[in-house]
Order: sequence, then C-alpha cells, then structure tokens
Amino acid sequence: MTEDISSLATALHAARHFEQAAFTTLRTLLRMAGQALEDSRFAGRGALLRGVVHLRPADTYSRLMALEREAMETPSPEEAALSLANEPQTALLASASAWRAVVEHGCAVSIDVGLGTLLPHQASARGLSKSFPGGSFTSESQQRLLSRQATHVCVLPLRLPGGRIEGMIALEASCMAALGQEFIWLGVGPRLQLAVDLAAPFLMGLPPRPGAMLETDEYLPVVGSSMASLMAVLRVFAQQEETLLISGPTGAGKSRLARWCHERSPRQQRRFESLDLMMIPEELQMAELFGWRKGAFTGAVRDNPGCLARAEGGTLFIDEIDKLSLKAQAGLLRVLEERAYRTLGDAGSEQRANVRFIIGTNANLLESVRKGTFREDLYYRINVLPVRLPPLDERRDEIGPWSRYMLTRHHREKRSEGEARLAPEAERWLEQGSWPGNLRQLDNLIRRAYTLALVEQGSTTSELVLREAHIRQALAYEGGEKASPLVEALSQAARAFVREAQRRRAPLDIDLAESLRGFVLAEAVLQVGRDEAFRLLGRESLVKSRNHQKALKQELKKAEALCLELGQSVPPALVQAGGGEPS
Ligand SMILES: Nc1ncnc2c1ncn2[C@@H]1O[C@H](COP(=O)(O)OP(=O)(O)OP(=O)(O)O)[C@@H](O)[C@H]1O
Repeated sequence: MTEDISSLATALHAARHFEQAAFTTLRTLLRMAGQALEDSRFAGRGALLRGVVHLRPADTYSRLMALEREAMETPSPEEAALSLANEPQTALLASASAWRAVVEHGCAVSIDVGLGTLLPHQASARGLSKSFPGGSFTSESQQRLLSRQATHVCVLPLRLPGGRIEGMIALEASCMAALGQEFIWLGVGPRLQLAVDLAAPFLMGLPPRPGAMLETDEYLPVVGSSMASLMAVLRVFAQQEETLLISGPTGAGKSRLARWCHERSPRQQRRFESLDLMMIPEELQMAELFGWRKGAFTGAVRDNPGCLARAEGGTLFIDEIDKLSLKAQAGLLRVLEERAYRTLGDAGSEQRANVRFIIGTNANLLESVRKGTFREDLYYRINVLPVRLPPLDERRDEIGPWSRYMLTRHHREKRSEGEARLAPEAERWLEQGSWPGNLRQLDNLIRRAYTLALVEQGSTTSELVLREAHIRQALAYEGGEKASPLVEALSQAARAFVREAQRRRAPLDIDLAESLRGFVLAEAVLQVGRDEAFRLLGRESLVKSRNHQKALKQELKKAEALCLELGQSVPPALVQAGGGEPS
C-alpha cells in the first residue's frame, strides 16, 4: 500500500496532462482494490471491472476518463484515452444519486447494485442511505450497471484542500458471491480515499492533452481548444439514455449541440424534436408536451399529437426549462420517473414515452428551486449529465473560424457561384470584439455585413470581400454601437494587454494607465493642437503655468516606454505629437 501510494505520487508529479494523471490514478486504485479483493473472503470469486474519473467543477461535467481492467497494463494513457473516444459507450457512469450522496455526505459511498442501495462510508452519515430526497438509487442506474456486470460500486469524492468536492471516481466490481452483502469497500475505502486525495489536485489542476479531439462535422463545424475537452465528454454523453442538461447563455449554440448529440446517439435514425418554452404561453405548455384529443378544450377541433409523441423513439430537446409552469413540471416529472403520460382529453389508457431528453437552460435552476419556481425533485431528475456551454467570449479562438464558416454558409444559401471571404482586418476586428449575443449575434452580423458588401460590390463580382467597414456598419444597424465605443475600445485594449502578458515568458510590468495618458494626449494634440488638447483633457492649468510642453514630453515618454517594452517601433502619432524624432 505504501509502495502504491509513493509510486502514485511520483507518477502524478511527472504527469503533464489530465489523461496521464487520470490513467495513473485509476490504475493504482484498481490495483489496490484488486489486492483487497484477493485478501478478502471473496478471493477468486470476483473481479474489478473498471474505474471512471468524473470531473464536475461547479457541478457541470468538464472531463471524463475510464479505464477498463483489461486495459490497465497498456503502457500509455493516450491509448486508454483514445479507447474512450472511439468507444464512448464503454465510458461508464455512476448514478446521479451517487454523486448527490457523495456531495451531501462528503465521503465515499458504496452501491449494492442488486439491492439498489447506497451506503455512505462515514459512520455519522449512515442510516440516511436510502432516504435522499428525490429517491435513492434509480432503477435505470441499476439496470445500466447490471447490464455491464457491475454488482458493487465504490464512489469516492475528489476533494480539494478545504473540502470542496469537484468530482468523483467510481470503481466497479463484479462479485455475485457478495450479492446483498458488505463487499470489500468499507475495509479498503480509507486507503483508496487516501490515494484519491493525493491525486485530486493533479486531476483538477492539469490541462487536457493538447490538441485532443478537435474534429468537426456538419453539425458542429467549429470546435476550439476550450471546447475540445467538453466535446470529449459530450461524445460519451450522446451515447447515454440519461437526461442531458445543457446550460449556457442564449445564442451560444445549445439547440445545435442537442442536435449534434442526437446525431451521435443510438437514436439517430429516429426523430429529433425541439420545444422552446420561451415561445409557448404557460397555459399551452401541457398541450404542446402531451398533445390533445378533439374537444379537450375550446378550439381543439381535431386530435393533435404532442411533442412527446412526435419524438417517440427519438430525442426531445426542451429549451428554457425554467419557463415550465409548475403544473407542467409535475407532468414532466412523471414522464421522467415512470415514462408514462396522458394526452389531454383522453379518458383511455396512458401513453408510454420512449424518449431521450435533452434539456437546455440559460437560468440558474438551483436559484429557481430556492425561489420555489422550480421543483427540487425535477431539478435532480434532469441534472443527471450536466454540461455548461461557455459563452463565445470564453471561446475566442473560435470567433475567426465561425465567422468564416458563417460567411461561406450564407454565401452558399444566396448564390452558387463565386466566393466570399473576410478581409484579414475584418477578421481581426471580429476576433477582438465582445459578443454578448454569442453565435446568434455573430451569424446575424455576418448576414447583414454580407448584404452591405453585396450592395457595394455588386452581385456580379466573382469574389465578395467583407471588410471591417461593412461589419462596423452592420453592428451599428444592430444597435451594437449603443454600448459606449470608448468602453468597448478599452475592453479591447485590456484583452490585448492580457493576451500579450500571457504570450510573453516574462511578466509584463507596465503601468498601462500612465502609457494610455500619453497615447490620448498625442491623439488630442494631433487633432486639435497642443494647447487646445490640454484644455480638452481638463489640464488647462498646465497651459496657464506654461508647463504643458514639459508635461507633454513626460507623458509621451511613458507611452514610448510601452512600445519599447513590447519591442514595437513608436507609432507616428506619438512622434508627431512630440514634434519630431522619438525621444
Ligand atoms: N453548430 C452550429 N452550426 C451552425 N450554426 C450554429 C451552430 N451553433 C450555433 N449556430 C448559430 O448560432 C445560432 C444560435 O444557436 P442555437 O439556437 O443553437 O443557440 P441556443 O444557445 O440554443 O440559443 P437560445 O437559448 O437563445 O435558443 C444559430 O441560429 C446559428 O446561427
């Protein structure tokens, strides 16, 4: 055991990325548990099957890695990670109830799959094992585990120093001889937890393998580096039957991502239905979901299937779930729990629902639960596989490729011949902008700019070029210029400064505010002359005391210092404002 822990520590310190740390941790845990099994009364009658690392910072999945017992001796973590990517169905999940139990009790939990029970390891937490609000261990999780031969599972929290839980590791074993009995987990649990505590900061702190899974397709034509590890998780989630919860700001691409998941799921041959609750008044939600029979309410002149029936066998994406009325929430909960529902106005038998749900939200659902507008039990029912789609501003490397893709797509929609391209300066401008409306805003902007370019360059041109001016003008039409241009420009400068600081190996220690004063003064001098510039900027007293020429020189020096520090030549505006050669 000491040997296992010390070699784990050595391997973790040598790990450069998450996959290496996860591989080495899972291998150690499987070895330790395997040894404990051999030393137990079940020796020779059971086997360890696999381990899975789940990273769930802020309660949304960011990374996942599984290691099968047979693959344990593969020499490289790359191979293990690749097998997860190629065969996502083998990356297996513990139940959502197990995650809740681990978070609530702050300790490891044993699952007896046959009995369908959860047992927290900490003595003080025992007795609560079967009484989590919202049910204990669901029959779906039970079926899933049984279908892959797991009879006993140990779920260990990934705790950060300070106790915050940001993920878990599940170890699965098969031992028919231990059905309904205490397996090895309580005995070996403290040692496993020691190893997990050692690994946790590495698993949570190391970056993903560089260049991992940047592949794209027609449903997701652009995947940037910050999305790559999320896509690896989604590839696995797409294959599951459990409810997927995609949170993210409006226009970030949740609906498209839901469609992408459907296309990669075993249900891809069946329908993908979408229900946007933002568009449906509360009183019609039940009807839209469950459908109605003729005469069910005034105006129901014929039978109408709801979107559950239309999605039968396929996937139903429900967007803006926080807009669901309390009454419809009760109905949806029933579908999720019992897979049954009744069409409005139908006195006959209930319908069965064979549907995979994907839920979208832009709201903080836990907050809605606290306010009493969203049912807690429904929240836990849909929060099984939660992922967060980041806003475009957090996926900056995607802005250029998305802009180009959207331009080409729009051009193809409009015309079949000729090319359309973004001028480099236009692309740079887009890349430096802030896009609170995310992909939707970018798409709309490109469409408008396209029309402007077309008007200017004529529809017979063989190469339509979108320039910065077209985009600026399109943004002005959109009302985007309502935000102060100064604030926007300063935000851009701040972003450029941070990027530069990140790019350099040495710290960038410059007082930006001081340098900025020099730039502003130089610009004002060029535009309105020296004396007027000081008046314009509220420094008339310096003109009166005849100190302004000296002050100007000092300010320009600070601006030039920034250029020198960045290895750039001094811009002409600074030189001209100073009246000649750079000082
Ligand atoms: N994968 C994609 N392929 C092509 N276009 C996309 C893709 N994802 C997003 N877009 C563009 O962004 C727009 C918004 O995407 P989507 O409707 O998926 O966002 P959303 O997050 O569901 O927004 P909301 O929550 O407001 O409905 C789309 O209409 C499209 O123009």
